[in-house]
Amino acid sequence: MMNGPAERKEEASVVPVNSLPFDEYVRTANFLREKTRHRPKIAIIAGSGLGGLGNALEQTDIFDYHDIPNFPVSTVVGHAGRLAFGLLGPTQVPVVCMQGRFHAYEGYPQWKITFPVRIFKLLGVEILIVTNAVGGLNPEYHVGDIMLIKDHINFAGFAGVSALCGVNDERWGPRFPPMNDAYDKGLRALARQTAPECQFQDFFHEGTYAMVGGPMFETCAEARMLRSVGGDVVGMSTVSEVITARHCGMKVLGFSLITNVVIQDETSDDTANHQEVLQVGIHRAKAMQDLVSGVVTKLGS
Ligand SMILES: O=P(O)(O)O[C@@H]1C[C@H](O)[C@@H](CO)O1
Ligand SMILES: Nc1nc2[nH]cnc2c(=O)[nH]1
Repeated sequence: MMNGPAERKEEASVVPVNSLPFDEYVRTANFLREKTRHRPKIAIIAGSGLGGLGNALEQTDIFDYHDIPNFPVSTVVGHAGRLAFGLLGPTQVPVVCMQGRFHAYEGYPQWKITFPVRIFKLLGVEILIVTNAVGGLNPEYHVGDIMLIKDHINFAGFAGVSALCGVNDERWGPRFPPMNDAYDKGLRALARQTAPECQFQDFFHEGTYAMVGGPMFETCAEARMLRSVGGDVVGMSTVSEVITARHCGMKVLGFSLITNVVIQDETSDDTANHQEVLQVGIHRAKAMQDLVSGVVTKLGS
């Protein structure tokens, strides 16, 4: 029998692992709305070494994550831990930019990692642009290249780790959201159009982001496996943010900066390291900034 008293009791005893109460999200959003003059429809999450995007904004209102109620704080080098509201590009489009994101390997539960995305939703954001640093798996990708994210493989999700686990609050979105259209076709077309305008055609790709938990980089066998199942790049973030954004009806665009080539051969003497990731980020920060700014300008006009 469906929904008898025993089943209902079990349902009611499920502990939601995906939330603070809705009202706490509202409290955080109200705090920010009262303190910034900007009303952005576009949010940007800047990945490792890519937070410079936030510094390119004008007329900024900046919040340290420590000072925002309920916000997690950044613990990773290369993630400044600031939320910047301001105007981007020649046409001064209002945006909000996270200079630093949260990762599962920092010890944060999924709902905390994705907390800011729901705050953006409450603030009226309609488009989320995610950027990240990744290791290249596709042999045609080189250090410094940029990949437009076409799709992702959510290895954590396969293991039942998702920001959407727990009781579903329909005010955010449906219990079973589709993900076949996670990365918006129209926005990707706009990005493909923008890349050559920024003279990026020679180091611009479109491919699939494989998400693993980190913080350790891949073994050679893991790297070969990720490549063989269709991963073009591998990273430790982003996917939960994208799923949360899609769940609550935002469109998503994503860019990956290839900061290292993932070693797939045990005879290699090279190793991956975070310093290299940050260095390439600094080197290519301007390119990523121009690309994001170019897309945002088109969206704002
Ligand atoms: O926040 P992102 O995904 O850009 O950071 C990447 C993945 C790890 O956090 C770190 C490894 O160097 O860079
Ligand atoms: N998992 C993973 N994440 C990265 N972020 C930047 N480089 C890498 C990498 O090689 N592997």
